[in-house]
Amino acid sequence: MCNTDCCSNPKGKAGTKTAINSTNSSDIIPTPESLLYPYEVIEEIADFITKGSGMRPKIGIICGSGLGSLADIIQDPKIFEYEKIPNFPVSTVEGHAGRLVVGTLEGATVMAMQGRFHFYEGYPLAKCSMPVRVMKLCGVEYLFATNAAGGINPRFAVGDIMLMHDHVNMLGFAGNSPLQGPNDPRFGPRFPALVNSYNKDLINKAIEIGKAMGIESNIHVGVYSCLGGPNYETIAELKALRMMGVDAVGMSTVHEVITARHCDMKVFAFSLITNKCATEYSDKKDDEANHDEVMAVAKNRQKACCELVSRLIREIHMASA
Ligand SMILES: O=P(O)(O)O[C@@H]1C[C@H](O)[C@@H](CO)O1
Ligand SMILES: Nc1nc2[nH]cnc2c(=O)[nH]1
Repeated sequence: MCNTDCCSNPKGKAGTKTAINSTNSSDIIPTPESLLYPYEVIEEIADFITKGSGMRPKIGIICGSGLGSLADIIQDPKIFEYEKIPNFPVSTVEGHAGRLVVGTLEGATVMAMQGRFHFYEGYPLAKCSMPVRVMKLCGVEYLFATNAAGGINPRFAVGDIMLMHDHVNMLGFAGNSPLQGPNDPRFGPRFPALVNSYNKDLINKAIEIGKAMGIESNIHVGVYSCLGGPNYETIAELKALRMMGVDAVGMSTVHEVITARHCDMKVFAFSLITNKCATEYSDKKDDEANHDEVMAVAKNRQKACCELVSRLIREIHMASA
């Protein structure tokens, strides 16, 4: 005798037409995160930040692993420790400080997450990308998402920057999405389109900026994929990703971009290539990715990343002034 709801609930009798076609709200199992972060809660967090900072930022930045210095260059910063923001999760990963920095950069009002939330920390995807909705309700129009990633494209070298022009959502292939659960149309539509997610004008401007900085040979345009982590990939997985057209692999960003596009933000994203992924079997210990190396490379390249971001923000600001 089965005691589960599907059998004991007469409305949900398995195999009946009623069960299959029913749209009764009692048949919907809301994910816990969609209950935790309804519109009103996101609005409360956004109010806390806009009132506390006295600003309505236009650009949101998410700092990748070891790239926290992107927030250190913000002028007149108002700093909000995550643990002091109501209903905010805490950062648990080394290289992710856990604070929100609001201020100005190149004349534009910005807010930066110095520390993001990852699926492997045990947070559901909607919670990982909840701050993107907070940004939206704070007034943010542009999302700049950055990450540290392993380079699968053999042309990529450690320290290169890959401007994301598309992604392969491996967690989505497995049936997981930050948009799962009831949709609130105040954020966006039930079925958002994701072609053209990465703003072409911003990619082109970043390429021009790379040229002006003299680093054009270190700048690529490519496809990122997010896996669940926290383990790095096997050779067979890396080979499979390469065959799918993936150029760089990481453990973040995709769900943030989906959430940003759902609420109609313009997105610019890049990966700092912190390690080269082996796609052939060998005994070399060098082939093994590790977080210390990821952090060290990010620290080495933070100046270039900061300059790229600052110059791009200046262009956005000048164009809207
Ligand atoms: O937050 P990001 O995506 O930059 O961090 C990457 C993925 C893991 O968190 C970590 C692995 O070294 O770096
Ligand atoms: N999944 C994944 N994430 C990374 N972050 C930095 N390097 C890597 C990598 O090689 N794989």
